[in-house]
Amino acid sequence: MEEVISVKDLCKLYGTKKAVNNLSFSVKKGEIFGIIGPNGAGKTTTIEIMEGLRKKNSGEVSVLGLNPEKDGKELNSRIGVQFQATSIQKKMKVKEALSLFSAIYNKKSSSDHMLKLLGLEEKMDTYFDDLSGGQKQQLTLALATLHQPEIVFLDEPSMGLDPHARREMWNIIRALRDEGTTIVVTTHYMEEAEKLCDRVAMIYNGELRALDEPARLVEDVSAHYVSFRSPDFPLDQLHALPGIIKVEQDEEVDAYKIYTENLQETSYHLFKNAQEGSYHISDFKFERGTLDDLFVHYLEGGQTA
Ligand SMILES: Nc1ncnc2c1ncn2[C@@H]1O[C@H](COP(=O)(O)OP(=O)(O)OP(=O)(O)O)[C@@H](O)[C@H]1O
Repeated sequence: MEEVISVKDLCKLYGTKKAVNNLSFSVKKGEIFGIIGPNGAGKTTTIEIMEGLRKKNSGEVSVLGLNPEKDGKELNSRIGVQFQATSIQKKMKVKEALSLFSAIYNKKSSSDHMLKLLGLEEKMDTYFDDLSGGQKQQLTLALATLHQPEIVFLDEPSMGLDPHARREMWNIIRALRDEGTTIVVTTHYMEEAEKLCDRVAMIYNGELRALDEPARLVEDVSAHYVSFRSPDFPLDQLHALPGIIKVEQDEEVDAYKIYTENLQETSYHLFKNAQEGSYHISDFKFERGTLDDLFVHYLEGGQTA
């Protein structure tokens, strides 16, 4: 698939602090590419360098074949950047914001389709301040995409939204992707990365820790486990089960999570031991790992991609 963004050995220093450290990745045309990581990982710095809003110290960044530091004018007409809702005046009506941004982009508004998609048509005369949190985010997304950009950059697009509004936002972003737009999105919600993104780059301390499709990342660390409750299963026997990687215990509720290389074999021996020792097991479940588990795994392990 065609590559629309290439980042190679990117470094950014603030004073002596390395906010981005030798970061390399590429983004393919038409994908939703997530940049994930905890607070302070370097997500915003990275996205702002790609947008041409911040200067790098070293490395190479190419966006649509352009250099964001030198080709800002052409780049701005081909990319969309979602501004923070706080940058819009409270007493500006939806239609005024739309016509202002249309004028900035020098395009007769091609917004009808987008407004329909966003359900903002009935809100044209509403003041920005009177929109709900979800509608405000939707409007900033509409403003970022008025000029039908080839790539849209979204920095924490569902920050502060309730689960319903967040899902609506995901649907809109997916619809944009399905129309051929490439989306680069930062998030620290692992669920968002897992459900929304086609591929994710996980960064920590400015360094790349993992890069792949979310499902493959989760597969790779074999972050699979079984959970159950037992008031009397001996802990030393749990640790001795074949294939066991890690045992987590919540003593207050007699709950266990056991991580294993082989779910089936470990579970077989768990039940066999329970039968032989007359131990009691309830609420047994096979669980699939999530990006949250992966996150902890990488941060604890400190592996690099
Ligand atoms: N203008 C600045 N001057 C000095 N340090 C900065 C500046 N901007 C960011 N930093 C620092 O650089 C590091 C990376 O910040 P950045 O905002 O890129 O991270 P982030 O992953 O987007 O974090 P968050 O999720 O909290 O927004 C942090 O340690 C931050 O404190």
